[in-house]
Amino acid sequence: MASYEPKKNSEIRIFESSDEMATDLAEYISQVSEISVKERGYFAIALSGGPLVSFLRKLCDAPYNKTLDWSKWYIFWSDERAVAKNHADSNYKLTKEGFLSKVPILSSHVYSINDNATVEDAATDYEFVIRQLVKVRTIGVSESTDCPKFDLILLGMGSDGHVASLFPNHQALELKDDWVTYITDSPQPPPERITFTLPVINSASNIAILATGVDKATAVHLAVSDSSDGPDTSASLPAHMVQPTDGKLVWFLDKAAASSLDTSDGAYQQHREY
Ligand SMILES: O=C(O)[C@H](O)[C@@H](O)[C@H](O)[C@H](O)COP(=O)(O)O
Repeated sequence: MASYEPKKNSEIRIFESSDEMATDLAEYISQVSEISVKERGYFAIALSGGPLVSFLRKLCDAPYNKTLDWSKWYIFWSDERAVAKNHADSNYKLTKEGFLSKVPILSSHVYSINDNATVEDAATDYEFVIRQLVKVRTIGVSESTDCPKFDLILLGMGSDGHVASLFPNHQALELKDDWVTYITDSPQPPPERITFTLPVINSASNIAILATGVDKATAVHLAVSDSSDGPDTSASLPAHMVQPTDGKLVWFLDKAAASSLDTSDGAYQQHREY
């Protein structure tokens, strides 16, 4: 793995293989969870759908299945598709089958999004649930933004640069006060989705964005570039708007997704290679 620190509070990790990436991701999540449990007594993690879930596979194996304090884990979703929980498109179903059914997380700690309401009501309900858990500090709170401060938010990224269900140039990107919102016009099916807003994503203690494949190379390149260098591509590239307020952002990339990054001439400060 090669690791770079392009700017303060962010790091880029580049992997030779998907196996190496899954191994490092498991170690990263394990470390973040241990720190959170030690500092707060809880580990509140928000997941997304897509290929990301399969990258959690190493957490289901030794040593993590035995060493992690699973009873302190609380699971949330940064986005969900408005389909029934047993539908093939459900992020909940994907996560349940690929991860939750394989580790001893308490089912009462799994906060899935209501699939039995309109998207609007499901978004309102989910924000309410999060507000209750912030009140009792199962989820932390950001002193700078008053938003929930998830210990970790894991995101995938589409080749268009979307993260969670925040798509390029969508008005949902502009929301400042809502924590959870809904869209009915997703450019990718299904059209109706529920999603965290940017203020919530950016208030997290830790954010990890996973991207694999050459189709992500341009979006990755633009997302990690400093916007002061050129035209502001922000709204057309939601991943570029992921900028932690007080936390840390780590990119997990395979070589193909990193192939447009100029990592050779000191553009990024490399601090570790093994
Ligand atoms: O929102 C969705 O419908 C997608 O599932 C999406 O969130 C996915 O995670 C990314 O598009 C990355 O997926 P790929 O790496 O397969 O492009």
